[in-house]
Amino acid sequence: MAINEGAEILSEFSKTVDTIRGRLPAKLHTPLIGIVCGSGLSGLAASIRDKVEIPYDEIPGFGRSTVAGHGNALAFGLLGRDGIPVVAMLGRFHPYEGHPMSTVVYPIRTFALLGVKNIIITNAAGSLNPKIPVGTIVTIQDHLALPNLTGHLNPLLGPVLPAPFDTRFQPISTAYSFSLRKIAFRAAHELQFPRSALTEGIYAWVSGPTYESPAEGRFLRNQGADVVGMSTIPEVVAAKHAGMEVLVLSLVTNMVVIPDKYRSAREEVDAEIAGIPLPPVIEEEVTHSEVLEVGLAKGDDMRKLVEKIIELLG
Ligand SMILES: O=P(O)(O)O[C@H]1O[C@H](CO)[C@@H](O)[C@H]1O
Ligand code: HPA
Repeated sequence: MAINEGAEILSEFSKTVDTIRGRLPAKLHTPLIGIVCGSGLSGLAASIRDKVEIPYDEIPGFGRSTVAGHGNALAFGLLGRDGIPVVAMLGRFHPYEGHPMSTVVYPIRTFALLGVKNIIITNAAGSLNPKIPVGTIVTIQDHLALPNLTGHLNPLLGPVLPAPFDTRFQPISTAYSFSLRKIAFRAAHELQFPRSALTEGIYAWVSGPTYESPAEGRFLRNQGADVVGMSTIPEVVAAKHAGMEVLVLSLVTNMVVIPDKYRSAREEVDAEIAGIPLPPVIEEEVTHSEVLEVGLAKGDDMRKLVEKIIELLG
């Protein structure tokens, strides 16, 4: 590995930043807040004013999202009463699409170099906790990242990047900003959301693109996770490494752990032989369309929450 590889990577980013700023009026050159829209949640950017959208394929270094419910542009503009400059990713890159980790986190590093200080990362997630139903928004307080621990998908693998990026051995014990998490709950209170609409919990990151088997869901639940998804954590790690304050909001779109979900083939055959009538069993499978439908139905709550958080931050 060349000794100056990190510096070379940084010079690629300066092309990206120059291209972006070349497309924006001066008042949008330095967004203070970054937003990442999860599956079905690109409506979060709906109330951005004086909006300028830049397609990903016109930005050097950016990939292209191939997932339904993800747009392919950055939206810059002003949000909230005080007109705070923001930038939103209308869709994200997931490792399961085949993107290298450097591409997955490229927009996050670009945000940092543009001046973003606070980032609000959203996603759609499955619930592992029977007490957290579909439609709940979860403020993430910590994570369980099996792909990071096994060493294959940590976004910090590779050369050390020069400043403003942090060291190689990045602590992430404080990655989920406590003050931003408090602001999220204050915002929900001001919006008069019912108490159950926003809760807190732990996100388990899996690589996907398969959804979890029931046993995998129970495994993650037994390890203390509340929701599960296939994104977000690489972005959190890269954002923390770039010095940003991070808030993650997960929208629960489906239940993964459903108690008593297992059918026993042996018991059913025994019952049939004994002539005991059995109740009909409906076997359920989660689909991405269902995930997107919940995003559509509840996306407006998420949008209001994000806007109120930004207002309180300003
Ligand atoms: O995390 P986001 O991008 O919101 O999307 C979630 O929805 C998809 C599965 O339906 C997966 O990509 C999962 O991570
Ligand atoms: N598992 C993983 N990712 C997801 C899910 C799920 O059940 N729902 C939405 N994203």
